[in-house]
Amino acid sequence: MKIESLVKNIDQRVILNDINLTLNPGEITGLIGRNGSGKTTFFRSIAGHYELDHGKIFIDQEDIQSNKILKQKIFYIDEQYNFLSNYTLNKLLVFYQNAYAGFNKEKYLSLTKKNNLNPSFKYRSMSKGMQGLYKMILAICSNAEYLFLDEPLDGLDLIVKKNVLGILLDDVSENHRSIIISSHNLNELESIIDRALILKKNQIQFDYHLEVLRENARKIQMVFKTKKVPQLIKENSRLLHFQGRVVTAIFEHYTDELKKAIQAEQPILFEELPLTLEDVFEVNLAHDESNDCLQGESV
Ligand SMILES: Nc1ncnc2c1ncn2[C@@H]1O[C@H](COP(=O)(O)OP(=O)(O)OP(=O)(O)O)[C@@H](O)[C@H]1O
Repeated sequence: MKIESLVKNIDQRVILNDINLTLNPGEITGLIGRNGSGKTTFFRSIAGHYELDHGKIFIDQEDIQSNKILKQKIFYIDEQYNFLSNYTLNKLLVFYQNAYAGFNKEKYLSLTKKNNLNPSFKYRSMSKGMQGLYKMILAICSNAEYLFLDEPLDGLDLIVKKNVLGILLDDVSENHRSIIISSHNLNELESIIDRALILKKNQIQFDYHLEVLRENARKIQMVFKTKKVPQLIKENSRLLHFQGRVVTAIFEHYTDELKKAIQAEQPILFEELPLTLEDVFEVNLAHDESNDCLQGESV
């Protein structure tokens, strides 16, 4: 899927501005952004729930606006506005089979049975955990190429979470779908995603491939003789914490040369710490204003 120059305004306010993105098959992508940054608007725009103010979305080089059949390649359930509540699982199966030509009924029946989801259950009478599990089963069984999952693990207990993730990851290993998951729980995302998109100021401002990030980036805690952070550190890192003389910084493009240059500043303490997705999120978003002087490179 290729998203080109997507703009979405709501009530004359720009919510998404000039989003350009390619989503690759077989890739699990995390969509990360602060509350109100536009994650749900992004999903709704792609899924065709909103008209775009500008831009185009292509699947296999075809514009999805001009070929509505392509919508079957996208699975998205709007958490706020959906029709699931009043129906039994039996009825929902019929709806989804009609909506997705490639719906895998056999798998659906096997997964619902395995998870004790009785066809006569009404969706709204199920617990949050059962609903979460059911939505994941629908997503996988739709056989859509693009699954947009808005906070799929939100409010689920540990056991259900594991179960929901298990269903997703089993599917990923068998099929070559592109999956985008939004979540506020970065620890949860970290273990499953290949790529992280950070939505900020109406745009995708950072696009990290986690493998590249793990290979090239380092989180380092340093103490220098004076309170002043050396210019070299400011120019090459983003400051995570700064307390007294203890500086914790993230270097996105860490090299042996850079290490030597830092050590030439003769830090009293120099220690590599494990880098988490939460650190990357915090350094890019939480300390937005205070950290401007230490901004590194963006995409
Ligand atoms: N239907 C609407 N009418 C007016 N404003 C809206 C509407 N939908 C979204 N917005 C505004 O657009 C912005 C982005 O909202 P959106 O729900 O997409 O963010 P989000 O990143 O999904 O937030 P959260 O993480 O809190 O779920 C917010 O400022 C929100 O108030």
